[in-house]
Amino acid sequence: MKRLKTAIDAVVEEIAKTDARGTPSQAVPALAGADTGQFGIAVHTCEGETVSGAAADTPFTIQSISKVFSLTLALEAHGDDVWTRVGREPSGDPFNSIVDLERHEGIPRNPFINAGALVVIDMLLGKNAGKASHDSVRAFLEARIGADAIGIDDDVANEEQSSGFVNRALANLAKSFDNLDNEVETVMKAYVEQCALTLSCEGLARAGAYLMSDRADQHSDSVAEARRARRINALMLTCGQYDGSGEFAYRVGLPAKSGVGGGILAIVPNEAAIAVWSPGLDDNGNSLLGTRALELLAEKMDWSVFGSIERR
Ligand SMILES: NC(=O)CC[C@H](N)C(=O)O
Repeated sequence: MKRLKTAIDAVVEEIAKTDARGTPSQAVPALAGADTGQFGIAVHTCEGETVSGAAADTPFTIQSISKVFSLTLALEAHGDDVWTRVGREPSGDPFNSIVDLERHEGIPRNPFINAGALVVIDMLLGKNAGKASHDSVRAFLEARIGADAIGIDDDVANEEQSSGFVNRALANLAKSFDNLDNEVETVMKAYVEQCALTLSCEGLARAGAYLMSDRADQHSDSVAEARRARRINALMLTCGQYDGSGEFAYRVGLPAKSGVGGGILAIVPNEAAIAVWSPGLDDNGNSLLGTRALELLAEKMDWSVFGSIERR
């Protein structure tokens, strides 16, 4: 634990000295003016401890990180049937790209691009819109970290609801190919609300702990759950940072999922769940400093899904 705390402190120090800070998401006015000097980091270990640094308790909208939680719920509810409606391949396109959806006749390339998340949410809503999916994602998070650790940013939700023309276009195109059961507006509402849920780094690291699939974690005690976590990690590694997934795997070497709010959840299987946050984004919409912090931390802790250097 001491090594982890020392590593986190060193990362915080290096990040504070970094000049390049990226640009906040310009798509949502409530995010556009965010201070790119903000940075937080928290690590939840398989021993059940949370070690953190800088603004680790500042809440931010989880945005596309919510796609990991809705996919988990969809896999729990529908098993492999999920894969009849959404693919498992990196898209090589921006997160809100529409071209590929037409080429693949309404089947999104993966569950972490917007088109894929909209179809996953449609599955969660079920035929004839039952429970709103952000309720399910929220309940899923509450069961893990308690209701007090979760909020919703109404400004972000309202702005994305009124300006979500591309997301509506994606949902309409999926529907035209018969890959959306519910009304576009019903799916949109659930989508923007799950994106606008707020967590701090400390909350996010604890919420993602089930993906470590460590038996010591009370939420991962079944083999089915551990197997599911492994597969979600595979998708996070290949598709979690959109068109930056290859570069991220090369630099950081861990499965991770980003959101345009500046958060990233990364998993070290059997060891830790890491959450970082800084609102400045790179060209692919991934947190610039968040990525850098993960790269530094992984190197200091010798964490990589591609093997260890120290123990060789
Ligand atoms: N990459 C993201 O976090 C995208 C989520 C954002 N709410 C959108 O739909 O555009």
